[in-house]
Amino acid sequence: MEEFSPMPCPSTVTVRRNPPRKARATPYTTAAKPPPSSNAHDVPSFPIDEILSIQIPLPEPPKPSASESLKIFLRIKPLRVFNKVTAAAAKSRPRNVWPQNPSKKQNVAKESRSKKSEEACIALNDSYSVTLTPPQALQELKRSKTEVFEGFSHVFPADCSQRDVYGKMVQPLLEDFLNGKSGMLAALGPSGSGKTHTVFGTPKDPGVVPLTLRQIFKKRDETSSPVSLRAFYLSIFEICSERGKGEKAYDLLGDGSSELSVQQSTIRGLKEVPIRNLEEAESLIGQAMLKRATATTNSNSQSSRSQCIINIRAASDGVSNETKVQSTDAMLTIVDLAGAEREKRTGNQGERLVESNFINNTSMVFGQCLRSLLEYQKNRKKGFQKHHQNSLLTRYLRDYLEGKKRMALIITVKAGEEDYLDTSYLLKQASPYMKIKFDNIEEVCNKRQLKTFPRVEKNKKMKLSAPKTSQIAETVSGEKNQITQEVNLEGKKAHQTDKSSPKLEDNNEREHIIMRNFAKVVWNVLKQYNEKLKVAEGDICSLKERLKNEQLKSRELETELTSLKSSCLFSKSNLAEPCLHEVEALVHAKEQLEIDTSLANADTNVDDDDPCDLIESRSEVTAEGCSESPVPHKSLVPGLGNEEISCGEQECAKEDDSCNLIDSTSEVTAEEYNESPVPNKNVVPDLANEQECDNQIDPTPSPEQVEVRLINNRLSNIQTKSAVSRRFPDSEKQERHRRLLPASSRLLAEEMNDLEIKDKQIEKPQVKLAETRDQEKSESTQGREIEIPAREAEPASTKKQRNEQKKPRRRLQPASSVLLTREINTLEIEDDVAEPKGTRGGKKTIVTQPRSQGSVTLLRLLTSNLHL
Ligand SMILES: Nc1ncnc2c1ncn2[C@@H]1O[C@H](COP(=O)(O)OP(=O)(O)OP(=O)(O)O)[C@@H](O)[C@H]1O
Repeated sequence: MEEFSPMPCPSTVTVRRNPPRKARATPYTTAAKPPPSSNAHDVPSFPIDEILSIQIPLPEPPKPSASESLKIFLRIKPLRVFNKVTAAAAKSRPRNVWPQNPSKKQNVAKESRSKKSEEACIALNDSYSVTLTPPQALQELKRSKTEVFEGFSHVFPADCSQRDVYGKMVQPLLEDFLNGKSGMLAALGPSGSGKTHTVFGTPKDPGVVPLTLRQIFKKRDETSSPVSLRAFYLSIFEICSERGKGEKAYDLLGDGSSELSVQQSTIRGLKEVPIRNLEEAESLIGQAMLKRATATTNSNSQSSRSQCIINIRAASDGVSNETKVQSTDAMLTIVDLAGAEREKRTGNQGERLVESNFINNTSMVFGQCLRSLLEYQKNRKKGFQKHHQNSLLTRYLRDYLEGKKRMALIITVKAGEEDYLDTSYLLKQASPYMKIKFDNIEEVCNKRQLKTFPRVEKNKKMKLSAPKTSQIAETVSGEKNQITQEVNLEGKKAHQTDKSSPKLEDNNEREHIIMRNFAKVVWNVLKQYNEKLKVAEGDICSLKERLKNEQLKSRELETELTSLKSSCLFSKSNLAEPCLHEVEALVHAKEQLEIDTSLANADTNVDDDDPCDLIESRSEVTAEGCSESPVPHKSLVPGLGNEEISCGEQECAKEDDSCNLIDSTSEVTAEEYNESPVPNKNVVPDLANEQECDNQIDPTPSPEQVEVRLINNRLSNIQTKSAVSRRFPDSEKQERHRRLLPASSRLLAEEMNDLEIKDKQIEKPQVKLAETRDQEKSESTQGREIEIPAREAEPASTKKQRNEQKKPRRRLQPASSVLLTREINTLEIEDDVAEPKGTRGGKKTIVTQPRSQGSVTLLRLLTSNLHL
């Protein structure tokens, strides 16, 4: 049983799913292992020293292989060309003459200053690379960077000689040429950079072509090799623009018409001149140079305005068979390109400008072809982009630009700071490799920022610009090197900052002022907008409040309207119930009117009769008249008038029981109602009342009767109003008036008020008398029954006042006001007409009257305003 006893369980179990991978040997693992720590949990210190001590081999600059079909050389033109004129001037200056001319002294000082300021933008690193540094101004503005161009077959420094160039560049080509291999040599560069100087040189300092010719004939003479058996031919032609429209080729060694016919890449009719010796060749070259198109520009006193091509063909001498000749021929082509030039620098105008455009275009196409070839050389998998079709020159040199034949290109550059842009452009286009140097440039910030945020942290690495096509090779050295570099650069930068601090301060100060002013302007504008916003908000609030008030008012009015409607409906269904609200509203409108008019007439009214007496007498008369009248002296609106009176009765009964006449009046009224065949008549005859009373039954009254009825109606209205007015004190009346009347009714009341005042002015005494009589008749018992209790109930002063108010009731109104009143009165009639309904006790009779067009319109307006 002991055999099956379980093993003691381990405290931790490691389960490995994947097989363990072997890590690559690192310096740490290969190096001597640290002594085993006694404590397993001790973390070994990071071997920073060891890592930093590792020497990573720097990538060597690519060197052109011998098999490459394109070799690029770079020649730097000296900053100041020492020519004869300057030398002579220097020599002629007496050294020991004193005192010197102050103006001359100043000029010398200026010259020395300009010499100092003229610093080279390009510096030679080694035989294969240069560093191009932008001038300080450009560094600040464009944040341009320092670039390193490398991969050149050779870089000729400024102090190199023509022979150096020949030896390094032309010699290998010439040897191949003499061995039967064709080759091409081209000089490319901005205007005035020394292309022509390099290609042709001067008699004292001959260039590539004379040196080559010398070498050819020298070799032929020195050796008895088969080379000596060859014949050499020289042809020179130029390609230039034809007034900017097209390209033309001209034979520079031809006689007569020198224009050549061009078919694609072949040029026909080109004269080849055999050269047997050096003198002949140099003479021909001299002739061609004289024919070549040149012009004076700001950049160059003898600027080439065409692409010049020199062909030296080597042919086996004595072999007449053309095919054989062709097979063994070799061609050495030397091209002096016209220099690309910027308009600003050359100052070209008109035809010269057209020329320079052509030159620039040709240079650009040549550069594109060159770039394609360089890229293809670097990475043949990419494929070759062809651009040669775009110009005659590149078509002609197609084999070379496609890498089928060997070519050597010499780039000539100027080293001055002002030539930086030209040089940079050209080098980016034609240099085999380019490496961008990352500069540690501190961002330009103003004084305040510098003060507020002192930058202690590590400077940022900035990539300032990079061409797409160029290869960017960032050399990565070890951590140690980087740290060292950074420390050095920081030190340098600090030095630079110290140097340029006054300038920077000025700039920063200026920027600070500009920004401050700008901020002020923005602040002011914002302030103004803020104020405007506040005002607008206030307006919005007030408008909202107004809107709320208006809504409340409209709600009140709607409520009022609803109540009116309901009361009206109620009154329609039951005529015994008055439409109180509307009646009250109308009555109050009239009441106000009457008060106003009575106050106005108080002084002028000479009628000192006791109103009470008058009322009594009127009541008597009315009682008499109405006892006979079949039509009760009803007011304003049939039905409504009754209702109002009824209302008045009720209220009076409540207010004052001591009113003696109420009962009797009520009785009379009741009797009248009962006896009247046409109750609730809105037209109450006054003058014609007697006639009516006589006739008693006349459903279609004559116009005169209608008019009289209207007047009576008006009077009865006034009376009714006055009666109602007594029920309320003045202040209360005003309030009620305001409250009860809808807006339209108020307007109407005002209008009526005006009308009445006008009527009063035109009133005549005799009409007054007649009216008084009529009124006495028309004022039915309801008038009395309301007035009398008021008189008795109120104090004497109030009575007197009221009497004064009563007096102006006796007036005649013009037809318009009468019509208006009638229309108001007939509001309910219309409803009644539209919807016949039962009358109280079946005694109410509806009498329709013909209406005029105006009245109909007015009626409609009133109806709409009253929302009835
Ligand atoms: N390396 C040099 N050493 C001395 N003088 C030079 C050198 N390069 C150029 N020069 C002088 O500079 C002037 C302009 O040179 P050159 O005419 O060769 O320029 P270029 O590039 O041909 O200009 P363009 O394209 O306008 O014809 C000439 O007077 C020439 O003698």
